[in-house]
Amino acid sequence: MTAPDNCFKEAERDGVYRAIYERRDVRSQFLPDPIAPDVLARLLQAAHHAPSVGFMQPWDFIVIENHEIRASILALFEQANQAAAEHFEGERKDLYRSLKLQGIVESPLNLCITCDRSRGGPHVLGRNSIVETDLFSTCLAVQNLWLAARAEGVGVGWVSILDQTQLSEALNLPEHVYPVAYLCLGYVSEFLDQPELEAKGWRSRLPLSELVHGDTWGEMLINEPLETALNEKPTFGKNV
Ligand SMILES: Cc1cc2c(cc1C)N(C[C@H](O)[C@H](O)[C@H](O)COP(=O)(O)O)c1[nH]c(=O)[nH]c(=O)c1N2
Repeated sequence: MTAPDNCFKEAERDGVYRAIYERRDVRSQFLPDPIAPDVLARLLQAAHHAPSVGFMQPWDFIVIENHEIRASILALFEQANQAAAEHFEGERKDLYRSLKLQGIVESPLNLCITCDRSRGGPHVLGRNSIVETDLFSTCLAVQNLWLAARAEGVGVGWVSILDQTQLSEALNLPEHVYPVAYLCLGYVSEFLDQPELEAKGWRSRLPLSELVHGDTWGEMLINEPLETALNEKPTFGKNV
């Protein structure tokens, strides 16, 4: 089948897939160089153009440059991370402890993307049955920013090893505002070829063909051409 007229040109398509495959969660490779305001504005615009339930646009963006606030968030991380390590034992615990899981003070900028759960009033189109759709929408804003950042050569790291109540207090969030993503942003020495957790032996990418089901959960896919295609490596980016 030929591609429709409204599809992207090949180089443009490659660019989209390249951003997807070469986006990385960054924590160890941050450089201190500041992100220029026009670049940061483009990233925030990309986030603001994410889809959202009922066009709710529930996000706000807290740009955190203040060193004292960042030091206090790092202290929250250290506390939560120590507790998290206790869930593992033996070699797994040692490996967990050796992982670097944040770049809060090394990165030049932190950004908290929040979800205002009251935005748009009590009846947001599309949100009456599944109330979490506001949170899902905010996650899409995060991903838009993450992909745009990769295209700009800016690394992003998501830090979720934080107590949500303490984080909300540290950032002065009102009751109805949920801190969805605490992110570290900055230029990087390199983007790794594969997820850092994979490189460090924590966990590998699962085979996609095992995750695609036919008709209902757990059923084999009976579409053989699709199954064959799923087993092929992606043909854009670094294929990892
Ligand atoms: C919701 C959520 C929360 C977190 C993450 C991601 C997401 C989506 N990730 C990053 C995560 O470890 C990473 O995405 C995977 O390991 C895959 O690697 P790449 O993102 O492909 O490089 C992450 N990484 C980290 O070092 N500390 C963290 O607290 C978190 N938290």
